[in-house]
Amino acid sequence: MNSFFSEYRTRFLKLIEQSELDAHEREVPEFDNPAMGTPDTLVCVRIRPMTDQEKENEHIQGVFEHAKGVVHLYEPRRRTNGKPEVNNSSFTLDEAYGPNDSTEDIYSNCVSELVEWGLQGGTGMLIAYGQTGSGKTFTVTGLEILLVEKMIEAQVSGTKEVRVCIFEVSGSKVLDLLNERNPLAVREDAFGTMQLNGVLEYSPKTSNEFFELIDTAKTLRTTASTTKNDESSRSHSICRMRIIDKESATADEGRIMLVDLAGSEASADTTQHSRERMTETREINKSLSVLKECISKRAQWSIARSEGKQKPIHVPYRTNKLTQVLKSAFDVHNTQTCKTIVVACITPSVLDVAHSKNTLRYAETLKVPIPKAEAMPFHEQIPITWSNKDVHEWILKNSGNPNINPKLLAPRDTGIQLCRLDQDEFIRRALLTKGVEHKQANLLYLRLWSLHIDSRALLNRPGGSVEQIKALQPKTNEVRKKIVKPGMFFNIRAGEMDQTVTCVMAMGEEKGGNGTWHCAVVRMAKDCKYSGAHELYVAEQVGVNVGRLDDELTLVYDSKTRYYYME
Ligand SMILES: Nc1ncnc2c1ncn2[C@@H]1O[C@H](COP(=O)(O)OP(=O)(O)OP(=O)(O)O)[C@@H](O)[C@H]1O
Repeated sequence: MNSFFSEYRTRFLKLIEQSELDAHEREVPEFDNPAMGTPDTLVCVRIRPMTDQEKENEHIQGVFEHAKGVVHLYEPRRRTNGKPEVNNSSFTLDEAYGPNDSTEDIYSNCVSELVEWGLQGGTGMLIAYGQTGSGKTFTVTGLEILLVEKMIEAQVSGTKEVRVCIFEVSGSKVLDLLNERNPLAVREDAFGTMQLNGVLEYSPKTSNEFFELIDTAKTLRTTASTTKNDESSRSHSICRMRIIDKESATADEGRIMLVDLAGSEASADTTQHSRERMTETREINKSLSVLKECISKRAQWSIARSEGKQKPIHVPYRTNKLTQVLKSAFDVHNTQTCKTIVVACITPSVLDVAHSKNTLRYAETLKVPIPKAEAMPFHEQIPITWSNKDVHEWILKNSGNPNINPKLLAPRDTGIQLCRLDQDEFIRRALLTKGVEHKQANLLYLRLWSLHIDSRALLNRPGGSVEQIKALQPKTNEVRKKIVKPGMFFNIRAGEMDQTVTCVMAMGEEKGGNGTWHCAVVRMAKDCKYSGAHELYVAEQVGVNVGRLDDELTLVYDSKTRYYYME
């Protein structure tokens, strides 16, 4: 094609100019972008400017960005009669950046959000994908510099601490780029989080300290020559920042991951290289394909879920190191919300259009909604399903005498957060309650842990699925709905109402069938000479969901004293 292109260069230039003019005329100024509407995933395309070498070789521009994330591509072709023609195609992503758009434009339009997201305890991920030499490293490094400035600013003025590690995934190896390419083991912890065992994390205090880390990592990254780019990166590089709230051990840890994927070379580009190099390319393409498969499985799962189906879908993230370390972005069991930005990098040259189309096709498949994980339904045997209120109730029931004050042990902690506390911190907090001894505090810690371990066995996997937990519910709300009848008395869960309320009497179900019952409260009779006497406050009614009504009680009305008594 190169000699054919050179022969008809001027003709191709004219054909493309004319097609672009027509495209602009056809363009409707305001139209709905079909790619919009998935706030958790944003897929952009960036077309880099021509390099000096491309200009020297008189390449012509065959890729153009249009409004609303549209990209037009023109591919030179030879007709059967030997004449030149261009094949038009277009793709629509969320945003399209052209050769004149700067990295600052991309940062301010979309990436700056990731900083806020990370600072508030979410997970933000930026992925640069594309053919070798398409500008991935240029884009990620530029965004990294802008992002770092903001991070350091937030760290200096607030209570946050940023911990950074940079590593590369090269075939089946994960190597620490801040520690002489030390090999790292990837392990899944009890919560299903992928941990990098042995990784060195730094807490840079200034932007310059941060940039030094980025430079160190850059020089250590595996590079080897390719036909496309002399400085080509042959590994996936990941910069992970953990944002920790120094004042609250229990606040969710924020995470930002910047992923510079290895070039997606086609086999044609590798024909001049060694067997080792070809194997490396195959490995890279395999990992990119598993990444795509994981994301597409996640999409299938999300579609099935939105349709109310509970089809089990296997996301094959374990098959590859890259997908293992990026698991949180497409894991259907992730309880933390995640925002993902994908920048598909392409070159402007008409001779690379076939590659660019592959990149854009790949980008389109990544454009899937990543819904927030459904809240886990409460189960008393599964600590990771407990709300802060449930945690308090469990502490009161299980901490012995004197009761450990739940507000001191778990001020805002959910069950997951309580399980995450290490033993020393758990005991330190428990000992804040006067009269509590080390042995008692330790016993409660062990009790929580044995429950947590048993619940993992119950669920057959670290986090379990919402469906699995629902299936384990001893009494579903549907069953309860049948049990509850007006006039029945029920215990209510501790912490649900003020402590003077002994129990409630079901009065009637709210309209709409959402399982909420109007209940009148029952209290011990005040200043009353009859022991065990209770009063029913019919005028004081509360809405209680059937799931929150505990065991049924029998209260008998005594017409002589005009009080209720428990049987
Ligand atoms: N937006 C841009 N503006 C100016 N120059 C750019 C831009 N994007 C890329 N370049 C230049 O293009 C060349 C290739 O870019 P880069 O090394 O980032 O590609 P890459 O996709 O990371 O390649 P590889 O996969 O081989 O690592 C570099 O010389 C880079 O400086």
